[in-house]
Amino acid sequence: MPGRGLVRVPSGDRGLLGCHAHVPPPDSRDRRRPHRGRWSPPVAVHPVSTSPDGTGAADIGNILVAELLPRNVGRPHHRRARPGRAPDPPNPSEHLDSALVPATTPASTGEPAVRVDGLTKRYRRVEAVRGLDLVAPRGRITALLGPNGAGKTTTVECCEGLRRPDTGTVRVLGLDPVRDAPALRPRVGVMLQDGGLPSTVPALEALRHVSRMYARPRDVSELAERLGLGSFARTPVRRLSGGQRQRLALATAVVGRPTVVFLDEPSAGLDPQARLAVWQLVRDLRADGVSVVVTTHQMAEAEALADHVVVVDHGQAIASGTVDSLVGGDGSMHVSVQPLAPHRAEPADAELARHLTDALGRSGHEHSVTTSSLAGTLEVHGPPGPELVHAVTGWARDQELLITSLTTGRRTLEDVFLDLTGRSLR
Ligand SMILES: Nc1ncnc2c1ncn2[C@@H]1O[C@H](COP(=O)(O)OP(=O)(O)OP(=O)(O)O)[C@@H](O)[C@H]1O
Repeated sequence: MPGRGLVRVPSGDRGLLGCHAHVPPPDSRDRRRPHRGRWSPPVAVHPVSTSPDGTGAADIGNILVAELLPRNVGRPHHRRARPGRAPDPPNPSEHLDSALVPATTPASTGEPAVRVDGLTKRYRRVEAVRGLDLVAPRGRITALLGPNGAGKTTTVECCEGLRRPDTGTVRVLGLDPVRDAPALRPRVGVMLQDGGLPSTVPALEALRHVSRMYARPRDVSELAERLGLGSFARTPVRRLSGGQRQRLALATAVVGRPTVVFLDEPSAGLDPQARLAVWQLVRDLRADGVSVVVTTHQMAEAEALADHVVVVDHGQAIASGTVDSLVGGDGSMHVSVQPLAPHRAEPADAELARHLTDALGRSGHEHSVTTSSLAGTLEVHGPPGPELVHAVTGWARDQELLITSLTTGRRTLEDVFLDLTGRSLR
């Protein structure tokens, strides 16, 4: 912002400075950020190193610009079942049989909790799952993360034995979920909504009913208290709200002390308190050695819970790993630019990325630059620091490019998810 002063103004957010400056308005051709009046970009900063006196005061040279922005058992009615979407026949025996099945199975202990290889599943014209591979380690929480229609539920239904794969193999605790259903049933928890529960029976009674099917059920009163079922314990299942059903569904999935639990969007529609209670229960399951497979769209849920994330899109697993490995441990910078001079043609992002990589190389930075799925935005890979920010803003100035957004720091899972799956609405 040549020739303009930086004005510190109080800001409600710690580390946020107001930078009121008459920067040229974004070009009207900007597809991302239509200009409305004067433009006063706030700058968020945080100290790279704090002062030795411990006051937290930082030398201005050590300030890193962090952001610069212009203004289980149940089979009959799986909760995801939709009209016209009945589980595949033939069904193995009903879940009531599970109490008769020994709690131990011959599964080899070296097997992951779930292993899926080359799974395909087609519904008439829709190829819902297309060669999906997946491993869910034992005793860990695995999140299947993907946009609507990605094939998560179909995959999980194949793991639960509710659907037969067209091709590929599915193993749960080393066993085939369809062929070995009787052996697996007492060891696998599936989150139901109201399916399989008598609709006129009060919620707590329904949970007790399910618990009696197991040899060593959890303490129903304790579980009900943990999930806050008390307030609607006497309400018939059919009168429960969506969130209450969700909590009852989770309780029925875990009441039999399963070894593996499949939870399809466990906190969808829950209020924040209930969501935290559900998350805590899921963590406690892990602490007890239970393997949990969760499907979710919620990045916060995956970040809060998952030891292992599998990103599913278009019926395939397109990325997997820990949250840290997916977001990249050492940080990155995103910078969005647009030509300052209106007459200048907008350069292609790939050209800009090459150009910035070269410019950074000349100034001693080894960072690589790639394009991002967001038009006009470049991603600078590697640890960000004040010198790098300086080099990037200097490059933009020399190129007569206006930086419309600059963020440094750890990417979020949402950034990674959107980069992998795109930003367009399905
Ligand atoms: N019974 C069915 N008949 C026809 N198509 C189906 C059926 N079930 C699912 N599909 C289709 O298969 C694809 C994958 O659906 P699936 O429910 O597995 O995805 P998902 O990732 O769980 O989606 P969401 O997050 O929206 O629940 C979608 O295109 C969906 O419309």
